[in-house]
Amino acid sequence: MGLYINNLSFSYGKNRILKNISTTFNQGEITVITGPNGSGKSTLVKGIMSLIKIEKGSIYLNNKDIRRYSVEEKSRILGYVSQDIYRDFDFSVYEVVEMGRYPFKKEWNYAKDKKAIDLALNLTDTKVFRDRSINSLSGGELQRVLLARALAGEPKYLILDEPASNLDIAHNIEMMKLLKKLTRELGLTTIIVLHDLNSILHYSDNIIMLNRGKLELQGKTKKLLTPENIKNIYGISSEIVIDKSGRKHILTI
Ligand SMILES: Nc1ncnc2c1ncn2[C@@H]1O[C@H](COP(=O)(O)OP(=O)(O)OP(=O)(O)O)[C@@H](O)[C@H]1O
Repeated sequence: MGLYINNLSFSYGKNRILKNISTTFNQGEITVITGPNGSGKSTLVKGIMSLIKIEKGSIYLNNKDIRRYSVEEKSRILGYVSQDIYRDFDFSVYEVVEMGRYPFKKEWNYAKDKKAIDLALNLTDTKVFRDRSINSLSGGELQRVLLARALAGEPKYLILDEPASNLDIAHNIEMMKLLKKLTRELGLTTIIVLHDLNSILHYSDNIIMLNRGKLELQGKTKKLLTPENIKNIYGISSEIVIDKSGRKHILTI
């Protein structure tokens, strides 16, 4: 079982975007992929989702090379929330979340499918607009619907590319708490591309820090998210402050 990457490299034309990346993602834990703009985070996630052709190296999912999976086989295991959102068709929210059940279409089971869809709508607080067109939703509402679609497929691995970029503060906190709860309770392997240092500090277990396509740091978030490392990668000064309840926060200066 598990997801691991061995010596992965990838280029767009002559531009080498990912350089010899090797890492492992742990079950029951949240691993955040972070780093400056253009450092290769989305490309790495696209590699895991087989949306780009691996040039060198391998990705193993449950001890099997990801290239040996069929699309359907893989979509039963991996839940993906991407940054690319297509709103070409006028689907309702319910229909979009229902699409999360497509990997199971060969054994269509109305009661089971409905239960998974309803649970996903409830967890993401999107039931109120289940009959609305996705074209009528705000960016933040749509992000929650896309999480609902991924959850409806009951994935073992949850892969999210900046899932909270359009969320207000309350929904941001709610989403991160929900992801942590699901990761722990369902034993998911969760991978999130995320920029916000405090969200990373508060909700992730592990961190992978990319810089210009290279894996600069990887390991436990609490150990690695230090002002020294932040300075090295982003070139900005920061300090850790502790609030009245004893919780740590990163203050950028
Ligand atoms: N389709 C493409 N063709 C050519 N270059 C691309 C393509 N997609 C991405 N790139 C380039 O690859 C590099 C890495 O892009 P990627 O989207 O992985 O970065 P990122 O770390 O996710 O950035 P951000 O934080 O801005 O979302 C960037 O320099 C980007 O311009």
